Amino acid sequence: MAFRSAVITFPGSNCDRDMAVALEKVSGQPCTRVWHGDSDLPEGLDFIALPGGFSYGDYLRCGAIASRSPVMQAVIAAAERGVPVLGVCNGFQVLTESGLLPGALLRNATIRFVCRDVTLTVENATSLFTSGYEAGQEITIPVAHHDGNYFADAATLDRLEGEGQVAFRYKEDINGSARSIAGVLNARGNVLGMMPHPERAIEATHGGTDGRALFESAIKALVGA
Ligand SMILES: NC(=O)CC[C@H](N)C(=O)O
Repeated sequence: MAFRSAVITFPGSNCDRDMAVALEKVSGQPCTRVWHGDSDLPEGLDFIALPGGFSYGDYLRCGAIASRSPVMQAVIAAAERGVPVLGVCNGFQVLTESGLLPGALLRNATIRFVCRDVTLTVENATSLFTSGYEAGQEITIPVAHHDGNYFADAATLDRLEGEGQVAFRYKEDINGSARSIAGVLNARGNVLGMMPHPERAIEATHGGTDGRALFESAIKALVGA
């Protein structure tokens, strides 16, 4: 069955091509590229990805200006209809700035850009993005960011943990994130934001393939194995 995915490109995105290639390699189907200034998305999308990068040069706050792009109205409407939306790194920042996910991404506690492989623990292995992993599984995925320090108030953090909305945690503290949170789901489970880059870990030449199961999970959930 067809898997219709789209990747949004903002001015300053730099992982949009990698994300499209990952979706195409894992699904075997073409991925549509959508410009931020478009008001409409292609009809009948199964999956929308907001990529990493430095949209609008990270001015104001990372993801803040991109979240006001014309296309984001269509992305928000699609998410509200239940279409899966994945935001990676700058894409995660756009999701929190859009209100599609709770919390905010603050400057790393070290005040340094962190660019390295990190070990994550899979906290929720039942979502459409994570069903290909085991709960508690440790996976290695690269990070590259300066504003990855996840913040939310204590009540929100308790709710996220209680409702299984924490998808991934860092095994060690790399950026000061509250409760070591690396990836968050919305309450409905169709929106995932994460700072690590699964699209940079889908084939052996990347140095690891632990990101592949995320795309496989979503494709399997949406169109079958
Ligand atoms: N790789 C990325 O998407 C980086 C996001 C953002 N520019 C930051 O540094 O936090």
